[in-house]
Amino acid sequence: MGLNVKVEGLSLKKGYNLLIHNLNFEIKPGEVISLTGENGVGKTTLLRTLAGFLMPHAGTISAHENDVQIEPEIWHGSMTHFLGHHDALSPSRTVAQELKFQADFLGGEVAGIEQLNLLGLMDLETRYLSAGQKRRLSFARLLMVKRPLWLLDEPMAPLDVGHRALIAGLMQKHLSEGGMIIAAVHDPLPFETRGLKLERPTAKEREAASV
Ligand SMILES: Nc1ncnc2c1ncn2[C@@H]1O[C@H](COP(=O)(O)OP(=O)(O)OP(=O)(O)O)[C@@H](O)[C@H]1O
Repeated sequence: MGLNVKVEGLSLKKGYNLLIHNLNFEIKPGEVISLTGENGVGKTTLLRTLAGFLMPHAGTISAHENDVQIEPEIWHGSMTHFLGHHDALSPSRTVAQELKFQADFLGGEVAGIEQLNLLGLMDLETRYLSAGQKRRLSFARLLMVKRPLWLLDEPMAPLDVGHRALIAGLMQKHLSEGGMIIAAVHDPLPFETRGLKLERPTAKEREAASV
C-alpha cells in the first residue's frame, strides 16, 4: 500500500551503446538508494530516464499509489525532482531573481534561503557563484514544492564539509517525511542507504541488444 516506484527489466542505450541491461529494483517512502558504479557506466543516464527526460530501450518504470498506477505525465511532471551535476541556473539572474523564477516556474513559494545559507548571496549574479554555492542554490527548488522522489546526481560533489552535513540533514528530513531519494554518488552518503551498483553489460548482452 502507499506509494512505490518499480523498475522492471530496464535496459538503457546511448546511441548504439547498451549501457544498462535488465535492471530491476523498487523504492518506497523513507528509502534512499545510493547509485554507484565506475565513470560512464550509466548513473546519470539512469537518473535522467527515471526523471522522464530519456526513454528506456526496454523495460518499464512505474509508480503506484495504493496499487493504482500514476500516469507517467503526472509522475514526471509533478512528483519527481531531478538535480543534475550541471546546475541549471541562468547566469545573468541574481540569486534572488533565480529563486523567484524557480518558485514561479514550479508554482511554489521561494524557500531555502536560510536553510541553504544563501542569505549573503542574494544580490550576486549566479555566474559569479562558486560551484558549491551553485549547488546549494539549485537545491532550493527541492524545498519549494514537495515532490516525493528526489533524483540527485552527485549532490555532495562540490560541497565543503559543513555544507555536506547541511544537505545530508535536508535529505534525511525529506526521508523522515516519507520522501524517497535515488542519488548517484562516488563517496558514500553520511547516513545509512541501500546500495545499487551498476555494472557494464556483458559482451553477449550488448550483442543481443544490437540486433
Ligand atoms: N551518442 C552516444 N553513443 C554512444 N555512447 C554514448 C553516447 N553518448 C554518451 N555515451 C556514453 O554513455 C555513457 C553515459 O554515461 P553517464 O554519464 O550516464 O555515466 P555516469 O555513470 O553518470 O558517469 P560518471 O561517474 O562519469 O558521472 C558514457 O559511457 C558515454 O561515453
